[in-house]
Amino acid sequence: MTSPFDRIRPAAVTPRQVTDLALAFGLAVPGSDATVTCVASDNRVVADGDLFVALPGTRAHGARFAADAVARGATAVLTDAEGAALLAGPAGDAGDESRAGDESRAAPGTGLGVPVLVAPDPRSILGRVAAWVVGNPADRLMTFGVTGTNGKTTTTYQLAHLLRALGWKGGLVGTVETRSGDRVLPSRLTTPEAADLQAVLAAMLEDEVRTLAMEVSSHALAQHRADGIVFGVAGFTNLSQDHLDFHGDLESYFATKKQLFTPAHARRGVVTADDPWGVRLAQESEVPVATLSTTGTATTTDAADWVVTDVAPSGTGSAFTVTHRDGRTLRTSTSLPGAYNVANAALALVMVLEGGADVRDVAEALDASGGLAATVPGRMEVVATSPRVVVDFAHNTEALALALDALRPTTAGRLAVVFGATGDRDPGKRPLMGAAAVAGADVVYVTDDDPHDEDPAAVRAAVLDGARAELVLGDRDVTLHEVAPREEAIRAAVRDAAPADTVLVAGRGHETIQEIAGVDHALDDRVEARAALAARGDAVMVPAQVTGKQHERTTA
Ligand SMILES: CC(=O)N[C@H]1[C@@H](OP(=O)(O)OP(=O)(O)OC[C@H]2O[C@@H](n3ccc(=O)[nH]c3=O)[C@H](O)[C@@H]2O)O[C@H](CO)[C@@H](O)[C@@H]1O[C@H](C)C(=O)N[C@@H](C)C(=O)N[C@H](CCC(=O)O)C(=O)O
Ligand SMILES: Nc1ncnc2c1ncn2[C@@H]1O[C@H](COP(=O)(O)OP(=O)(O)OP(=O)(O)O)[C@@H](O)[C@H]1O
Repeated sequence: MTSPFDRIRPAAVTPRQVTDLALAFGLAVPGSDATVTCVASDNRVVADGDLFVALPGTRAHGARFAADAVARGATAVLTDAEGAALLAGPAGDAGDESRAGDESRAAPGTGLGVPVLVAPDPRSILGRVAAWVVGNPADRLMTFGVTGTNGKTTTTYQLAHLLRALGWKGGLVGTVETRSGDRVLPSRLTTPEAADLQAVLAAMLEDEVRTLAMEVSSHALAQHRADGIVFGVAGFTNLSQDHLDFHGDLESYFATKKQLFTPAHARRGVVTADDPWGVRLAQESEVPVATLSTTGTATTTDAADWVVTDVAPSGTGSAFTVTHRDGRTLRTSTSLPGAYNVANAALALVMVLEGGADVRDVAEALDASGGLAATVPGRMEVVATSPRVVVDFAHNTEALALALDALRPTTAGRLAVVFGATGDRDPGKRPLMGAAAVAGADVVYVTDDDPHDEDPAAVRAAVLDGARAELVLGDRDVTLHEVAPREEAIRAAVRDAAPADTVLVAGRGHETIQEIAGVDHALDDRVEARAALAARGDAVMVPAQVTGKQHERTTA
């Protein structure tokens, strides 16, 4: 059983002098012979020899936890003026602003018993500091970073699959899990905090990992979490409205994503130019980029460096051809359904080719490994083939519509969907999701997602409003059910499905915790679906994937 504060860290790192660290980053030298071997920005993960970086936050200042960090073995602290003032106050937490004073000087004696470095904005140097302490591990890895609104996780798994097929031991960092060779840890964030990230990269070198496939979220770019890595190849999937609570507007969201395509973050890039944001990113990128067109849109296809053509059904997914304007070409397939999964697979493929891999080697590796055949936890994850039951992370209107579209061509019988909307977030999307479900499925089960602090019945009612409106407008024969709790809805959908039907359980993907009124409940759609399938007695199931986040079924 893992705890949220477990982390993958290097076993042996050469100690670095705190004095050298101060000199390297232009900070006041503390007059101490202390050394550090790794960095932590949360006291709960501190181990012996760590530099504890005390950051200001929205809920607390990290300096409040410095004493505990030292008790756990931290040998130095880096903080800002506010943190230094907190440390200099009575009992180490007085917060006397007047003592923060000159930011370029080391903090006065704090009673912590370890040197305290002070920087004006420690978050902005944390990535580079953490990298420096553990020996800049990213410089010794072949690194691929993926950003975009949708498709980061899937593309990253396809990258990892292809790199492994090429014979390179790989590491992976993203929403679902972090992998260093055989070590796997469930993720809390899509892109970890800089200190945790650099610790993982250093561990990867110890595990003889050669390549890194990593998701880079917009939050991470805004908060400098990926500083200290210059990706060999950065990739862009797409951009649509999301996270505006954090970024303010779409333009700022785009500007943040664009930072990945600057020399501080990447040497070169591959940009999927299927949407106008991709076209613009290719024009405004500060590093050389190759463009990729996957949808055959005339405006982008003519101008793109790489083009996807000849998409055809293949098994559960699609076969497709990728061709460069210089004539290099390769035909392969992805086992994941839907046009957007061709885009994700093609991006992964082109990133590896732009990273310098030979097209013949890649073709050979793909032939030997069944194409871009990564299975991605909770992304179009097939739990059973008869009836077909698929668990997907689609949790907004666009993704839900695309997921249903993707499954329709390979569904011989009826297509059912089980989904809900999240409480406390974006109420505007609830009726839209209801309408998208009725427009795309034949049987719709409206249920709960994460209600958070809202009344789940009220959230379902808003979804049902949109679903009923679409029922009236549309001319298809759709059956609409409201079933709660979610486990019961999954049970009903699986029980009522005919062998040729498909049941899409959408919205929670790999997640294993459902939050209701501040209480976490164990809930894994895959585990619930398996139990319901077993109860039927006639289902053809697919063996469970082992992922770090799965748990035993605890609900009735
Ligand atoms: C907006 C945002 O990103 N906030 C992150 C930020 O929180 P914060 O500034 O409020 O920090 P805080 O809780 O006040 O704590 C301040 C400092 O004290 C430390 N601390 C705090 C408590 C304690 O007991 N001990 C301790 O040392 C914290 O580690 C932190 O360094 O720093 C925290 C510590 O690392 C993060 O957990 C937190 O992520 C929150 C939970 C979050 O939900 N982030 C999401 C929005 C996010 O980053 N998402 C993207 C993916 C988006 C996508 O879907 O594409 C991601 O990369 O995951
Ligand atoms: N290229 C794409 N375009 C549009 N939708 C996509 C694309 N790839 C995946 N999706 C949809 O988005 C959902 C999330 O996919 P994935 O986890 O790969 O993206 P992500 O960028 O990592 O998202 P998140 O940050 O929310 O984890 C999938 O379950 C699927 O429904």
